[in-house]
Amino acid sequence: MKNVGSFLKMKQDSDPIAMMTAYDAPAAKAAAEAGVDLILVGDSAGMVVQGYDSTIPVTLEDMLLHSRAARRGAPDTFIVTDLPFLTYAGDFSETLAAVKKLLQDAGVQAVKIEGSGETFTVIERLTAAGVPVMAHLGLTPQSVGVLGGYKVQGKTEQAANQLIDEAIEAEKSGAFALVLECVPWQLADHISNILTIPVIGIGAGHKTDGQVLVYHDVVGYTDGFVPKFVKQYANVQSVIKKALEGYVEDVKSGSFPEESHAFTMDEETAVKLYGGTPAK
Ligand SMILES: Nc1nc(=O)c2c([nH]1)NC[C@@H]1CN(c3ccc(C(=O)N[C@@H](CCC(=O)O)C(=O)O)cc3)CN21
Ligand SMILES: CC(C)C(=O)C(=O)O
Ligand SMILES: [Mg+2]
Repeated sequence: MKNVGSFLKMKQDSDPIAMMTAYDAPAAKAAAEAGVDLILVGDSAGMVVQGYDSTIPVTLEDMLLHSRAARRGAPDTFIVTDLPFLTYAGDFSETLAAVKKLLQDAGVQAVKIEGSGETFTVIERLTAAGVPVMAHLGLTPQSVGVLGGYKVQGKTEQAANQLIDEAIEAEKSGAFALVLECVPWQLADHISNILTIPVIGIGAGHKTDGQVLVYHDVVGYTDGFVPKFVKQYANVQSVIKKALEGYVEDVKSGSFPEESHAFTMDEETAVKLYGGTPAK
């Protein structure tokens, strides 16, 4: 299994890091088999599989369920799990209890936490306790209420400079990698160059040390809005829709199930009990 050292070496070797989210066993298995370097059990699960319109309602129990499932699907892949909203903003012993469950019970390797300021203290304390932590700056979806929507961050000179300071502080706090979300590519390029730790971008252009996308966006398993930074490599939603319509049509018309889908008993028993085999 890869480890935090592998990702640092990939950056040093200019070997791009491919990260993808997964929330269940088959997706994690597919991601691992496709060769992703690490899996993110993201709290985007709340939006893409739980039907919420933000990541705010996602709980630790949800993340544990998704993490355990991903772990079973990809037993040999490095997994990082998002700490959900308000599990790292207050009492540190609560944060420790959450991280303990994720690492010991669900068996993931690391956690990701969003934001700056007090978040850096949390990164420091977790790292000191032996927990690999991934930082997340730029558009931090758990702060959607404060940011006033999902908007590109770091566009002005002042905002860009602040983000640079935060990225440096994230590295100093001991984070092993940084996710940069929805920032101008020039700023992401600059931050990737000045940091030693790998910078993994989403909506941050082509110059970061790695990329992350949401599994459902990559395979086109979403209905509706697709962010500008997403590249859809398939349209699984339309395939699924066709399959489901075909099933309903076949049931309604009587063309499913066919004989090949049915179970039978001995001809002799059938004749004795029911007087022969039905015509179909
Ligand atoms: N399916 C999915 N994909 C994601 O990448 C994702 C989630 N869900 N949920 C959690 C967060 C939220 N994310 C989002 C959601 C919306 C935008 C968005 O509306 N972006 C605008 C930019 C608007 C601007 O120009 O400021 C866009 O047009 O892409 C961006 C990131 C990224 N994450
Ligand atoms: C979009 C990525 C970085 C994330 O945090 C998530 O999927 O929850
Ligand atoms: Mg997230």
